[in-house]
Amino acid sequence: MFQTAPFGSHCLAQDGSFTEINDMELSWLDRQREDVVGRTSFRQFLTPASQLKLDHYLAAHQRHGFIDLELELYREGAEPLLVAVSFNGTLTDEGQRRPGRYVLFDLTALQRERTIQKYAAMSFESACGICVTNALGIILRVNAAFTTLTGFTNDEVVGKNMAILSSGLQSEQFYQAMWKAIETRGYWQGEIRNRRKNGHLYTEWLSIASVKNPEGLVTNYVGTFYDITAAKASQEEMHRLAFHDELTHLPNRRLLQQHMEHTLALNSRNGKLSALLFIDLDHFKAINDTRGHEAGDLLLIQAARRMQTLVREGDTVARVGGDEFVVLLEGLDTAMNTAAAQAQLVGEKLLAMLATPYAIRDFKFRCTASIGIRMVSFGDHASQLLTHADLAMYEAKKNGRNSLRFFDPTMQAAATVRAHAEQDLQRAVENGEFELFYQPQVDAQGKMVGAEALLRWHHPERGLVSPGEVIPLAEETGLIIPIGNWVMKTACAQLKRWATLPEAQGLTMAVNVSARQFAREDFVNFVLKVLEDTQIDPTLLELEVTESMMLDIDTAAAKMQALRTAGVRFSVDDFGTGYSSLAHLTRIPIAKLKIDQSFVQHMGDRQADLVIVQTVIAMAHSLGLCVVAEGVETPTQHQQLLNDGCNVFQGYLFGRPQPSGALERQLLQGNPPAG
Ligand SMILES: Nc1nc2c(ncn2[C@@H]2O[C@@H]3COP(=O)(O)O[C@H]4[C@@H](O)[C@H](n5cnc6c(=O)[nH]c(N)nc65)O[C@@H]4COP(=O)(O)O[C@H]3[C@H]2O)c(=O)[nH]1
Repeated sequence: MFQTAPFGSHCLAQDGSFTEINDMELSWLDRQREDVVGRTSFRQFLTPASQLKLDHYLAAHQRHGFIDLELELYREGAEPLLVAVSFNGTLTDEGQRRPGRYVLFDLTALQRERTIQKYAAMSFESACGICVTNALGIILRVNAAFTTLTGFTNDEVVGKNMAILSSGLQSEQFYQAMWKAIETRGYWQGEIRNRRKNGHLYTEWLSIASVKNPEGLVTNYVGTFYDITAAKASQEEMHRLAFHDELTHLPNRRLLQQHMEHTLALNSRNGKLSALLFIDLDHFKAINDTRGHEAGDLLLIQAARRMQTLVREGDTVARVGGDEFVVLLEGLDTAMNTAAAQAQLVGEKLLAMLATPYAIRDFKFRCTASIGIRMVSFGDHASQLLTHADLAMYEAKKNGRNSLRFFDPTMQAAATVRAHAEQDLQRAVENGEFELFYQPQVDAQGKMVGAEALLRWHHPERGLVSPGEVIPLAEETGLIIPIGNWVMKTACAQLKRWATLPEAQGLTMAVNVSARQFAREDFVNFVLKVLEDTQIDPTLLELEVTESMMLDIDTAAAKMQALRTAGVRFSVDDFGTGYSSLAHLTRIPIAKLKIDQSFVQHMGDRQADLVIVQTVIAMAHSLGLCVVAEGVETPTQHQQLLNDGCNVFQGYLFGRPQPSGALERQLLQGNPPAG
């Protein structure tokens, strides 16, 4: 009977060797009977830990005749097998165990069950809140994390319905859908707002699973949840930061992009049109530069609020750059003409609203805007819309600012050409493709007294390119800064060289300064640094500024005064073409006025131009300023200017702009060089 029993069984001799072993035990040991019986002892087939355990047990319980132990059988190439070993023999008078039968039971299944229970117990006390209810939702048991998360102890909730935790914030439909999912799929999971014992609301991630008996009837529900309130708050904050502008709290470019895509999808369904308005504040930089960034920030916030109050609820106002905003108007008419008129109306209102003065601290600022409008219709791509609206805005700026323009496709072509030119210029800066030419300036006696440094670009394909083309592009792209800095350094290096040539002693050097260069905060320091590096006589350096740079007269005057103190002189270029007020001229430390060549060239045939030239000379003299006439081409012009008292002359009559070497050679031959 033992031979084929479904459990292990063996008998041992006094020395512990097998005298008998059944089939089941042999199969556990993976041995043949003849290899075992009489040849090996039971102890030999135990794992080292179980051998020790058995030894200890026998030593302690020698007096009893029975053994009841869990031991592990060692099996080569396999997991040890846990068995329960029982022996209920009798002892001899000498206390020896009589030979008897050992019975062994395989405990693998039991061991598995124990492990599961161990982990179940461990996970029940995990960081997750757990709540077990019966089929009616009455709480049977909760874990410690449940108490930590909800504030309710086991005793407080056991026997109560799990609705005790409900915040009342979820709708009836929500719970219906939840229970339906549990019924049909056996589980539900999602985000839910519940109330702690202290009344505080919290957000949890809840999973509810039903437990069924073998007949398929629900016996229990197990709810597991963890508190995601903090994680959600930081997620929401991250979302806000990722999709909104910090300063104005308006949607940023990324969120705008999403809104545009949504609008496009909506338009294709309802046939309505939309419009994208790209808004750039005019001369905003000047406020930043003159009143500081904080004032600039306050102005941006006010401008943002103004725009928000003007548009309708469903429209979007976004901030997409420093002083750049976008308004997306939704649900306009289905007819393009009417929709465009609606967009124009909003655009004009925005212009008017933005142009009213801003009160920032004790100051009042005026800051108009330029607007580009791109109508949005079926089939448009979100990626293009912004670029097009931006281009239209750029046209509005060129148009004199404080105005709006609609996008049309020709703008795109012009922009492409411009982009190429920009790349070209960038390369020129990197490759050092520039050179300075110098045009002589002579006094009333015809003696060369100075020169004006004029930029030339040696374009690898187009040859020499004039600054009339380079400067405006460089101004727009910001490349004027590296170019202007290079001009300043090169012109000063040339002055330094002239200081070593006897025939060039005392020659002044006029250098054009661009508005953007002059507006930079570090402009004064930059010039001072060049003076220090080159060690030239600062009084020989003459910076040519234009009337348009004097708009913010206080800042301009302060910068000029700082350089004047260092010895540098200033002249006002193209005088008469801008709108300088005389009052302005008296506030800035200038030494010279340059009469624009357009007046000089027409003073022979246009009486008005002659009067302007004469008035400017008289006015300059009354202010104690020296007058330079530009673009003098003919002896008649020269004579007329001499008669009117002009002090210095520049033009093709006396010499064209030329490379330094050519000018120096002419100087050596005796000046002035003939034009
Ligand atoms: N028709 C005629 N033109 C004459 C005569 N004499 C001189 N010119 C030209 O008149 C311009 C005088 O320079 P600008 O008024 O300062 O006007 C300059 C100046 O505003 C700007 N510019 C030139 N170089 C620089 C520079 O390094 N930096 C900056 N910011 N602007 C520069 O570009 C403008 C044009 O420079 P250019 O093409 O070199 O043109 C120069 C010069 O070549 C003449 O008798 N007849």
